[in-house]
Amino acid sequence: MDRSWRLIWQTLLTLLGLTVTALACAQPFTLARLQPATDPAPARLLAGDYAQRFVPIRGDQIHVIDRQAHWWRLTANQDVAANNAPQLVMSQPYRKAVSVWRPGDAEPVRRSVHGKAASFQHSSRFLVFPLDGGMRKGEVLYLRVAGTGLTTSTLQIEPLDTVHRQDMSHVALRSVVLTALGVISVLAFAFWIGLRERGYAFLCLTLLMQTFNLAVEGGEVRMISWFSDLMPDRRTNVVLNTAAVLASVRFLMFFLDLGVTQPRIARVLNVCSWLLGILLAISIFRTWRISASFGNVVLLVVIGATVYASAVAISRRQREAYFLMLAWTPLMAVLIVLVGSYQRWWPIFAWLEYAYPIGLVLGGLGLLMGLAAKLQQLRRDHDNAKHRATYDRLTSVMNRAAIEEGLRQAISDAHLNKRPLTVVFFDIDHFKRINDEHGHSAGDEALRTVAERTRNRLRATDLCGRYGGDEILVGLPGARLEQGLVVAEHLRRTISSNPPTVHGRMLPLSLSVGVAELRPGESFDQLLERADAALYASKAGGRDRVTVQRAAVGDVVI
Ligand SMILES: Nc1nc2c(ncn2[C@@H]2O[C@H](COP(=O)(O)OP(=O)(O)OP(=O)(O)O)[C@@H](O)[C@H]2O)c(=O)[nH]1
Repeated sequence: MDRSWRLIWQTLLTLLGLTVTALACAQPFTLARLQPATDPAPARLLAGDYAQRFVPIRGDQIHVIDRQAHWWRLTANQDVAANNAPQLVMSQPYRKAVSVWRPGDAEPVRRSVHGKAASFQHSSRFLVFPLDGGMRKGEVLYLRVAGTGLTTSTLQIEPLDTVHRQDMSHVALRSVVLTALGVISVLAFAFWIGLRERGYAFLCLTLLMQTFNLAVEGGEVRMISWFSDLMPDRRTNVVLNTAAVLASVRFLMFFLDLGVTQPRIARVLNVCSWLLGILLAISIFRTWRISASFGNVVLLVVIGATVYASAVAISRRQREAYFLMLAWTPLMAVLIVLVGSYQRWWPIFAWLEYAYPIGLVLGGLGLLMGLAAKLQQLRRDHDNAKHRATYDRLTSVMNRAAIEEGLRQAISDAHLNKRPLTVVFFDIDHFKRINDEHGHSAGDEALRTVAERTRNRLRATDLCGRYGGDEILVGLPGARLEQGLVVAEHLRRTISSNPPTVHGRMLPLSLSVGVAELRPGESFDQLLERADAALYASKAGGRDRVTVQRAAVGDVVI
């Protein structure tokens, strides 16, 4: 058993060795790095003074770990033919200023994404150096890499056609992603204007800042003359990132309703918001090295508080937290892979360059949908609350406050438009007896039936509400006294001739009704007083009847 394992192991190692050798041979150049890192005069370096100090490195990657200038030497392993217009291409060039020297050149070719050395012949994805005349095996190039871009760049030698094709794909993809982010930001802005919900404004700001940051870092802003001076330097970076984090903190607090659901976390995030606000205000004018570190510390607290708040919200089954998880999880996963790549825990995967902005687009969309769902829920809650505040729970007609308010409004409209209005006010006769003899639930059922039949008899513009225990008040805008009398008589007859059946037993019900028409200049209270007097007259006259109030109070005509 032992022997066979050893055999397998040896075979694997041999295969690995062969692959590494094959890859090494396939690589058209080898790289060496000047160590210890110094920045000598190029003339001396080109003259070969430092030849012994270049230490070979494996692979084709240039990894910058500090902010000082570093030198690399590239040696061709094979002839590079001149006929395909070969180009030396450096990926992830953001914030790097690179000069390429060929022995014998008086001046290097300088390239950077931004500034004077920017080349507009190519997209901002690569720095491209033409290798005119190709390279012969053993020929060397020297690269001086300066700047603050602490990312790993890969070097390749590609024909010009391939570089152009990659440029086109890069521009197409970035355009789609940045446009999508811009569109989602504009949508969020439009929702904010339309719905006046500040959550949309915070989301819009977060996405705008992130989009702008991406375009500054990725180099797209160099195409817009207004912003062409805007370099991804420390100040721009701190300002844009701080603004983005501040907006996203405010958005999260709104989205998860932390002020109400988790006040302690809300307090922590409020303090963070203040700190970020102060940092932002100062950074607009000036930044120090500590500015970014300070921002990062606050950011860590914000991330910790947000993760905690989201976990609590999920454990409480708060619906928005699921949207948050859905929106941010892919983005967080990409960030982790990115950080791992920068830390060289694993290789820099090509797709990573686009994964973050695409993750941002999906995250933005997810949050927009989450916000829409949250607002829909808020609206539903609001409608329910309004319904509860307006309608009587037992009978489903308006409650006293709502019918009063509705009638006051209808009366003022009637006066304004010189239109008639009549009220019908009724009370169930001997309702106490119904309760006593048939039980309270039968009484409830009787009340429900009377209210339902009343509502069914009315037009959509009429008003109907429960004014007291067994009193119902009806407003008929546009109706004269005669029309009101017809409605009242119809209601009275429907109830007395067709009493409701509750729990299999017929309830002998009748109504005493009062009807009054609005007089010029009359108030709600005066009109109701006259209708009440008519109702009282019906009771006094023996119940189960309608009384019409034509003259002043006390002057009742039956
Ligand atoms: N079942 C039920 N009864 C109610 C409700 N609200 C009030 N009541 C009862 O309705 C009765 C109202 O009685 P009144 O209108 O004062 O007197 P009445 O027995 O109807 O006699 P008259 O009005 O003089 O014909 C009282 O017994 C209340 O307890 C309710 O929501 N459900």
